[in-house]
Amino acid sequence: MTLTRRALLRTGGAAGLAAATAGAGFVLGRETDAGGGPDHVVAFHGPHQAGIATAAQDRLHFAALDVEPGVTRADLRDLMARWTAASERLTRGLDVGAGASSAALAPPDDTGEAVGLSAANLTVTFGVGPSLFDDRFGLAGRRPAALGPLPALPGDALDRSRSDGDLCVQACADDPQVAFHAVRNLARLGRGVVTVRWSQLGFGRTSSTSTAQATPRNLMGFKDGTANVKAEDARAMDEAVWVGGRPDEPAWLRGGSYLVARRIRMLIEVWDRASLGDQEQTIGRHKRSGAPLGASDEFATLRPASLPPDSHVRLAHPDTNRGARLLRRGYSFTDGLEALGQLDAGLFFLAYMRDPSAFITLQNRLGTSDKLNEYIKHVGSGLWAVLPGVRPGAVLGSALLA
Ligand SMILES: C=CC1=C(C)c2cc3[nH]c(cc4nc(cc5[nH]c(cc1n2)c(C)c5CCC(=O)O)C(CCC(=O)O)=C4C)c(C)c3C=C
Ligand SMILES: [Fe+2]
Repeated sequence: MTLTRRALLRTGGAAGLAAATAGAGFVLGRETDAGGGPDHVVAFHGPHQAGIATAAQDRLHFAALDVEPGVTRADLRDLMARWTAASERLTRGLDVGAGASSAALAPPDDTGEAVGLSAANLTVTFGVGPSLFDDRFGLAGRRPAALGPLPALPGDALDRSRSDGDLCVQACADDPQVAFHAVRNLARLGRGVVTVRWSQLGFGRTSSTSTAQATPRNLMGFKDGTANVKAEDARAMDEAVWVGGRPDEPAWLRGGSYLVARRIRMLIEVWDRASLGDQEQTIGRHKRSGAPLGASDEFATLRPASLPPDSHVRLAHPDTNRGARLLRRGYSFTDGLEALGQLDAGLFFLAYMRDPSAFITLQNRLGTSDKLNEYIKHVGSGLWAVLPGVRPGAVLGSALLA
């Protein structure tokens, strides 16, 4: 039996916990392989952080955070220790610290809205932004050459209040309240050290990261993620996603990755007036099947030269971009209506890569020539180095912050 929040409730809180764990065969949150198991727990520990190669869940809560004035590198190390311990518990379906009923005369350690919910395959993934390597923490000498602010890119219409951040945390789960709860409690643990700069909720994954997953659809109604880098392709993961041992790759980041986030608004009212033929010519794939234009199987080999020159997949294909590949892990979002009464909805594009130059190469091409630009607007942006994973007992980011 695995003790999730629900099981803990059934067994009657702390007393039940002691009784239950005393019995043979009981474990606190059985850890499973990348896809999560019957108990909906994705392993937190490992050479890479979970939430990259692990199967993409359905919901997202993403936050970018800034470090408060006066904070020291030692304070950051303490925060990472608190975040590591809390994340390890949250991903097993347990409350933070002593829980949601920890003390009658003080605010409880945990905010409580996930009590009774399963771990829901929660993953929490942490990154550090270029601004963390300024003169505040003595980290300038450790900044990887690849971790600068993203250059201005064609088509940028960026809102700076929805861009960048010293740190980021990506929480993904199959229950929106579990993802929300994770970020809320991590931000709470960081009070006095960090503040949330901006955040984004996402519903509905827009890519598959495993061959075992069906390809989902984005808000334009197209299958998205068909040609994604998948976790089963170990060679592609090593070549295109994980930071390795090249001389320009710092040791503290080995086993980590880089994350680009782009809040991309879809001009949905315009898209909805385009004919099916126009929509398919824009993407370069058929809408219903997801197959390349002219084919009927979603996974048929895509021949870029046979597609319209300004179609999205032709321009995004590795053959058009000196082999550049990304692991896409984005989510659909909606935040109601914008000032002019149009839907504020689209794709919260998240992509992991071994080198940010892969995204820069792609977006320079797409931003200049993609027919999809008639229907989208990049309004938020960020780049972070995503820390390597940790062994049990170790603290995330300790090699960087030592
Ligand atoms: C800079 C990288 C990319 C951005 C930004 C981007 C935005 C974006 N994409 C879609 C919809 C689809 N994209 C598809 C494929 C695809 N997209 C990128 C990169 C970016 N997309 C790549 C590398 C690829 C794969 C190309 C290939 O190798 O064939 C597809 C087709 C299905 C699939 O393979 O995933 C769709 C659909 C939207 C709507 C969007 C911005 C809102
Ligand atoms: Fe795309």
